[in-house]
Amino acid sequence: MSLVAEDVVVTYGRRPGILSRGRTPAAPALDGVGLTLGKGRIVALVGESGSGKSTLARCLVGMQEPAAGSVSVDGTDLTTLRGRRLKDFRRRVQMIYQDPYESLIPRQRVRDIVAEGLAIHGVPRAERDERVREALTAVGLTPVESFLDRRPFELSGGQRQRVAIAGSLVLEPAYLIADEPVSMLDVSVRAGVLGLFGELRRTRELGILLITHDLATAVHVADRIVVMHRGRIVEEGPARQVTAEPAHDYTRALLAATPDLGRP
Ligand SMILES: Nc1ncnc2c1ncn2[C@@H]1O[C@H](COP(=O)(O)OP(=O)(O)OP(=O)(O)O)[C@@H](O)[C@H]1O
Repeated sequence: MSLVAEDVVVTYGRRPGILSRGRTPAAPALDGVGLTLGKGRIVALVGESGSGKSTLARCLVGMQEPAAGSVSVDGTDLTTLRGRRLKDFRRRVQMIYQDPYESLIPRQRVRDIVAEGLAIHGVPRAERDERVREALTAVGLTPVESFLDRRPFELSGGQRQRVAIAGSLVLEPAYLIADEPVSMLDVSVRAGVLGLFGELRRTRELGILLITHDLATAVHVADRIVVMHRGRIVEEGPARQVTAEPAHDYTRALLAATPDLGRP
């Protein structure tokens, strides 16, 4: 079971038309990027703002079609998925966003937020409550009773992100694509949410892509680190190796900018 991007190219603002005439084409946001996500593994995708991380995330969940290259799940190109198979792919590959406040509907109660995907995917009403409770337990929002009827504004940032994660988990995904999931959170709760990703990888064999601009976050939980710079992968390897013996200048610069890791 794997989710694989191969030689992916994405270029923005290059559509033919009056506006683009005579302009120098923009550099590709992704320029031949390959990445493999397997079961029970956490891959951290690291790079500065604008390096192409979110664009790759959108390609991996099928929200954006590459101009060249491919993304495939278990050997099947995403662009060929239709009907039930496409719906099943959407269930199996879930995206977690940076700002849990924005991704949650403010007036909804936690029980409805977490159950929403179940309704979309046709899970019978009678099963939903039990699955919501299981998911909330899995993300550590216990006792579940005390969270079910709260609304997002009645939760802390860390709790909101856990609710968003529960809303994905309830669908029993195989992969989570988490785009800067802790960067909006208080430093004091980041480790808890990262620890949750580690636990989900162990207990549910989830394959997780953890997108972050911060190497310290990456090394905390990732098995592998992939470093992106200007739309290309400049370095990748086991997390400890990349942080202990960085091979690329850009990785060294990132390390130097990470106080906890940058010391010789
Ligand atoms: N919808 C869009 N239209 C035009 N250009 C875009 C669009 N989305 C991204 N870009 C450009 O593509 C490049 C890669 O952006 P992307 O958001 O993927 O990087 P990122 O590493 O995720 O950055 P950040 O951490 O700031 O989100 C940047 O140069 C960005 O300006």
